[in-house]
Amino acid sequence: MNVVVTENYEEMSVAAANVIAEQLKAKPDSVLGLATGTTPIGLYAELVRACDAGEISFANAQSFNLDEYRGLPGTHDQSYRYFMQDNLFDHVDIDVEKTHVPDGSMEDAQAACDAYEQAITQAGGVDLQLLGLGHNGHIGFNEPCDSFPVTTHCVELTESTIQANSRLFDSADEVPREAYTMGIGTIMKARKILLVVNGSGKAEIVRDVLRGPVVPQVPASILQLHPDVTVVLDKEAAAAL
Ligand SMILES: N[C@@H]1[C@@H](O)[C@H](O)[C@@H](COP(=O)(O)O)O[C@@H]1O
Repeated sequence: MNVVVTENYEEMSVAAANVIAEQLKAKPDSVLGLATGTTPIGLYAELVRACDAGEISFANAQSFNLDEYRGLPGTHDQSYRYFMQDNLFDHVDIDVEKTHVPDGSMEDAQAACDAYEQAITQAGGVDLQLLGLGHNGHIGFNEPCDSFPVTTHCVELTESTIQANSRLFDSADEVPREAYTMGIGTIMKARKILLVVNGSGKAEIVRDVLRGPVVPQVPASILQLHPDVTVVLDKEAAAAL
C-alpha cells in the first residue's frame, strides 16, 4: 500500500487527481471507477482544469460509479448521477453514454444490481477505482456488517450514514433509506485502487482501516489485501497513523 500524506485538502486533491490523470495518459480507454461525497469534489475540479488545459482527455474512457440512492431518479439534485454530471461529466469530454451510475429509479433491486455488475464485467472490469471513506469505514455503501458483500447489491443505510448525508438534504427524513452499491468483491476486482480521505474526523477510522485487523465490521480494511492501492490523505486524516 502506497500512503501519501499531503499538507491540506487542496494538495490532497491535486495528488489524487494526478493518479487518475496518469492512468488516462497511460491508457486513454481506461475504465474508471468513480465515487461521490464531499471528499472528491476538489479532485474532480482539478481533473476538469486538466482537461480544459488539454493535459488529459476522457474521450475514450468509460466510468462506473460506486453507488446510487435507491428511489432517486438521476434528475434529483441529491442523486449521485446528478452529482457526477455537476462535478465532472458536464465539464469534461467524456461520452455520457459511457458513464454508468446504478439506476436508482429501477424498482426491481435484483435486476438493477445484476445489470450493473454485468455491465462492469462486459466493459472488461475497472482499471482504477476511486474511493472515499465513510466515518464508519464504509466504501461505496458497503456498511459495517458480519461478512463482506461480494457483488452489486441493495443495502439499507445505517443511521449514522443517514445522519452524515442528511446535511445535503433539507432534512434527515428526506435521505433515502436504501442504496444500490458495488460489492466489496466488485471493488476488490479493480486493477488499481485510489482511496482519498481528508479531515480530523476520519483520523481514527483511517488508522483502523490501514493498521487494524481486516474485518467486515470495518469494510475498507479489506483494502489491505489488495495488491495495488494508493491512499492519499491530508495530514489531519493521517494524524492517528
Ligand atoms: N456513498 C458515499 C461514499 O461513497 C462516500 O465515500 C462517503 C464519504 O463521504 P464524504 O466524502 O462526504 O465524507 O459517503 C457516502 O456515503
